[in-house]
Amino acid sequence: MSKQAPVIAPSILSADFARLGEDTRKVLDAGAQWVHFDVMDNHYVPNLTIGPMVLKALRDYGITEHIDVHLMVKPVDRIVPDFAKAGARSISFHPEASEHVDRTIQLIQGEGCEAGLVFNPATPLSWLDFVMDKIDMVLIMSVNPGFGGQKFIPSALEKIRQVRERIDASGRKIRLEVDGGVTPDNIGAISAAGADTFVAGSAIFNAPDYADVIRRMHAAIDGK
Ligand SMILES: O=C(CO)[C@@H](O)[C@H](O)COP(=O)(O)O
Ligand SMILES: [Fe+2]
Repeated sequence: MSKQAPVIAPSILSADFARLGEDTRKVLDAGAQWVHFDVMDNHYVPNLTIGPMVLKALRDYGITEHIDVHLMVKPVDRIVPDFAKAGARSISFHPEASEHVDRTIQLIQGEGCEAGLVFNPATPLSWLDFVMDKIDMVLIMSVNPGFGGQKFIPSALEKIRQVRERIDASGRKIRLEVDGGVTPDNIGAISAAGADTFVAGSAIFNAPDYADVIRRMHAAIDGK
């Protein structure tokens, strides 16, 4: 199974929180496919962000596109149903933050969402060994989780290549998402390494013209 159709998922961690609905609409209208929703708990990671009520508010505002929830919380399981009910389409979690990884995957899928497993820069890919037949997405962190605006860690490229091989060998339809320090300058190399789903926060929301930066990202993904 080869790569899925490319998706750009702006991380709304870098959006204008005072006008979140409006800014989210704007970035989708500018050509983004998904919304990446970073949930931080000041426990698993040293920052505190947004929860299911904010996701529901975006749905109520009229955002109907795919909302991709990235849980940086510990414990994981008790908050999963709340995000599903609020309108999440995919929910990814860090295996170190779950007591029972297989059970958490089943919980997410049982709630009607796609399940993703997230790998910090130093987390080994062996967590994939017995769940390749179940997961819908692998998310490779190219920064340490907790903050937007950090620099891409180059060793992530080799990790992406290894995950691409494992996905292709599985024969299953599994997305390979990359998160952290993604810019129009490095997204071509990230795509060439095997990623098909690209999270970008500061590179998009700090740009004066969202459509222009998303267009340049898609061109670089296509090797132009
Ligand atoms: O999950 C995280 C950080 O923990 C990310 O989703 C960041 O929010 C991406 O922001 P940039 O690195 O693109 O600014
Ligand atoms: Fe994220």
